[in-house]
Amino acid sequence: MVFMYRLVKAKTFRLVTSPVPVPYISRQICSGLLSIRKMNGGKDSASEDSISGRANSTSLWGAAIKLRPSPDCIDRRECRGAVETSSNSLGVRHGSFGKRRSMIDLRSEQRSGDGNSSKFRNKNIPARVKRSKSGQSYRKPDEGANHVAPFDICLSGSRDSTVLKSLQEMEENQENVEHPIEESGGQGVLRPGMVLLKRYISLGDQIEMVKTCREIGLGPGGFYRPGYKNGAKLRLQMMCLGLNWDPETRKYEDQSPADGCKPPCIPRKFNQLVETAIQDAHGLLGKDCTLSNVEDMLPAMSPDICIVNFYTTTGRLGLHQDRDESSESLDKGLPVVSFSVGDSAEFLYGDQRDVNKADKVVLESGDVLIFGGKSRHIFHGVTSVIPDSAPKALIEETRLRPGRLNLTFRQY
Ligand SMILES: O=C(O)CCC(=O)C(=O)O
Ligand SMILES: [Fe+2]
Repeated sequence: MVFMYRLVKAKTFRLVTSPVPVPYISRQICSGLLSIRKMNGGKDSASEDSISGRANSTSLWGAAIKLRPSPDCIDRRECRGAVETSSNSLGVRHGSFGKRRSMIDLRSEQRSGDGNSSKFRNKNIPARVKRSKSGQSYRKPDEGANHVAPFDICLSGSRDSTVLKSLQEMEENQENVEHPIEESGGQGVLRPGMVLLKRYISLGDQIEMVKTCREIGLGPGGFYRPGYKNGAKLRLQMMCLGLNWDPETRKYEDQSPADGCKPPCIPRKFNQLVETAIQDAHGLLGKDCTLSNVEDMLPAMSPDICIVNFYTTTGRLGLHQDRDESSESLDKGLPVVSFSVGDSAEFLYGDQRDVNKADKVVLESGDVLIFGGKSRHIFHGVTSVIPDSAPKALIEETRLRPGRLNLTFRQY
């Protein structure tokens, strides 16, 4: 209110053009980090009230309109606690998640860059999250807080469309397109309750997934580099959908520690793909005649959490257990479902936190790994990302940075 009052009282304002992307502006608006630069006798004098945005000069009322919570934030408030997101509200096109297609074209072209700054927001900012009457959370701006733009999982700049074949052509040219899952190598039941579906996600769906994660990741509650309690930073960028998981507290919350915004919702099509993958895993398990009920081995679940990690080529994740979900979920052995997109990674898993005793599997772009039931508490981690191993067509279509995108779905 005070801010709006100042807006109305001020005589002239100018919106300052900013090079940061619009989703970042939404994030800033959501975070309450608004500033209006007041014109003073033709000279700009920076003040605590300034709006910086990509918009060019506009009227006071234009500025006031910008002060409303972004549509993303409104959706987030409305879908809080639910797993249905409005992909339309995000302006995101979705393809047909759920098709089983093979994508084995390996990328040979070296991509550059190892990510932008990771000093993103977070722990320098005292948690002064407030809630408006409408229930929308926002963070009160703190003077001197070091805010940087969210991490962009894709490289900027336009791609050369003449180099690209149409997506249809690319898929037609792949080997093993539409092969049944049971025929491809390296997959199957890795141990009781742990199933690997190789190249399960179609190239088209991988592309849509990258684009969707990129778009959401640039907005409120988007990608940031989290830290542990001891101050060390994780070697990845993270964004949480549905509920936020904070590695520092090891708790789930309904707001991101990075910017105080509610976590974005999980796109419905992601959840559909998770459910289809679990059904197909049951299909594999069902081939074992000794199993009377595959759900005993691998229970079904409806995800309400998705942790999206992006590893640059130097990224990794130490051996750990996923055990911060509810005791009910853990006791039932509700599975973690993991999607890999981009560069391949070496994934370790075992019964102990000991890399020497762990088994290893390479997770490639399009692979889905499911671990539940007796494997729900396995130690697991990522030891390395294999450079230049992502499907070339995926990189050409999305300009995904060198590295790996991983989405893990859980039910709290
Ligand atoms: O990146 C992966 O494959 C694993 C990620 C993971 O274990 C986690 O987010 O808890
Ligand atoms: Fe994990």
